[in-house]
Order: sequence, then C-alpha cells, then structure tokens
Amino acid sequence: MINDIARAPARKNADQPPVLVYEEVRKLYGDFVALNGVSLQVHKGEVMCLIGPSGSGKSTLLRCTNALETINGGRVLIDGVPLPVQESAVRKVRQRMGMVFQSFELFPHKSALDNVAMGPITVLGMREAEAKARAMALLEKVGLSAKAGSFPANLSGGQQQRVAIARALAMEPEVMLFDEPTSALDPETVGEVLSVMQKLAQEGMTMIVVTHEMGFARRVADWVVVFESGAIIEQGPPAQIFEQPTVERTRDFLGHLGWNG
Ligand SMILES: Nc1ncnc2c1ncn2[C@@H]1O[C@H](COP(=O)(O)OP(=O)(O)OP(=O)(O)O)[C@@H](O)[C@H]1O
Repeated sequence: MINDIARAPARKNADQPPVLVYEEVRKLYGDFVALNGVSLQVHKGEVMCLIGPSGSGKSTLLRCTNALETINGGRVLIDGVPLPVQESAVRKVRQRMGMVFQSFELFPHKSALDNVAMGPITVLGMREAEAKARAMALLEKVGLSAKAGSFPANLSGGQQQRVAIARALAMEPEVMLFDEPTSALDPETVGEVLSVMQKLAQEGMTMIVVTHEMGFARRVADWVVVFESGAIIEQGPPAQIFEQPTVERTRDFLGHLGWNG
C-alpha cells in the first residue's frame, strides 16, 4: 500500500485548485444515457486526452464543458464556479474555452487572417488593426503566415485546422478543447496539426483532447481518461494506461486498435 502511494504520480499543479471539475455529470438524449455520472478534475497546464470506443461519451463531455450541451445532472465547475445556465453568462464561459472541431468550421468567404481576427473584433471589441496584428502573430505561430490571404477552399485540411487553432487562440482562452481535431484529415496532414498541438502543450496550455491518435496521447498527454458507455473506466498517466492498464476493458480497447505499447 505504501509502495502504491509512493508510485502514484503527482499530477501537474495538483497543489492548486483544479481549473475544471466535473461532479457526477449526467447527460441524457431522450432515454439514452450519454454520460452516466462522470467525475473528473483538470489541472492548470495539464494535457488531458479522452480516449475510448466510438459513442462512449467523450465528445459529449467536451460539449458539456463549454455549455454547447446542457447537463441533466451533476455539476461542471470552472475555477470553482458552477457552469451557469443563463445565456449571457454562458457566452462568457465560452470565451474562456477555445474549441477546435473535427470539421474546422471556418468561414468560407473570409481569408485565413480574417477568420482569426474576427472573434477579437466582434466579440472582444478590439480595434481592427490590433486584431489583425494578433491574428498574423498567431498564423505565424501555427506556421501559416504565408497563407494569411488565402481562403479556406484553397488550404489543405491540415492548414484549415491550423487556422482554426489560431482562431481559437485569438480569444486568449484559458482552456483549449479539441474534438477529434485530426479525424477528418488526410494522413499526410495529421502530423502538422499534432505538432502545433504539442507545441501548445509544451507552452503550458491547459488542453482537453478527444482523440483516436493513441501515439499523440501516449507522447503528449499528462493524464489519460478512458471512456466506455458514458462512464470513465480508468484514468491515469499515459505510461500506466498504455503500458500497464489495470482494467481489462482498457486492454481490450487498446488491443482492438492494435496498440502494443
Ligand atoms: N444530439 C444527440 N442526440 C442523440 N444522441 C446523441 C447526440 N449526440 C450524441 N449522441 C449519442 O451519445 C453517445 C455518445 O456520443 P459521443 O459523440 O459523445 O461519443 P464519442 O465517444 O465522442 O464517440 P466518437 O469517438 O465516435 O466521436 C452516442 O451514442 C451518440 O450517438
């Protein structure tokens, strides 16, 4: 027992209050239970990867985090404050969370630069010149300054996703939420998006990433959470989950993916 405690890894910033706390979160779609009492904590600067079979509730939890979905039970606390339900307050919560979707969701008739600058101008009331300077710096950060004037249709999927990441960062979020950001990409562009995400992680961004990229989760995550049927079946540091999972269903899931450590 003492050895177990000694071996238990310290979580990043575990000495500070968590940024996000999920308490017994339940989400129903009609009679279907998509989340069945999920409890979880996310610490500042932590990269948390949510893995598990299709339909197990990973994206639903992400969507409950920025109030794209309303929960039916339990609580989500952000910096200790329960997620509000009033629309005006919800908008403020969303500003603190950058969300990157599988399908990019860029505005097709705006250039890469304008896609990134738009949020600060319209939501934060930033002056256009300042917003565009910020957007340019962010495009440079994701390696796309040369594409600032390009429209989404003229960018590869990987480039569009990097613009989407820059757009989310332009709002200076406290937490970044990634919902399978590479699932819709051609294999040759997956790496460029993952390396931008890895760089963000190294800079200390707090990130929750729903992913089927087990290599990324193994390499970059600080904490891995395994979902099945709307519940967490196991969580721990990547070395535990990928090399020594304690739950047989985790082993089955990783085995089906061909993961062999
Ligand atoms: N708007 C909705 N209405 C009804 N059912 C939904 C809705 N959104 C999700 N679900 C169901 O909730 C369950 C959990 O879905 P969710 O997208 O969270 O799974 P997931 O683990 O992210 O899966 P994947 O890896 O395939 O994205 C699924 O069975 C899904 O069909």
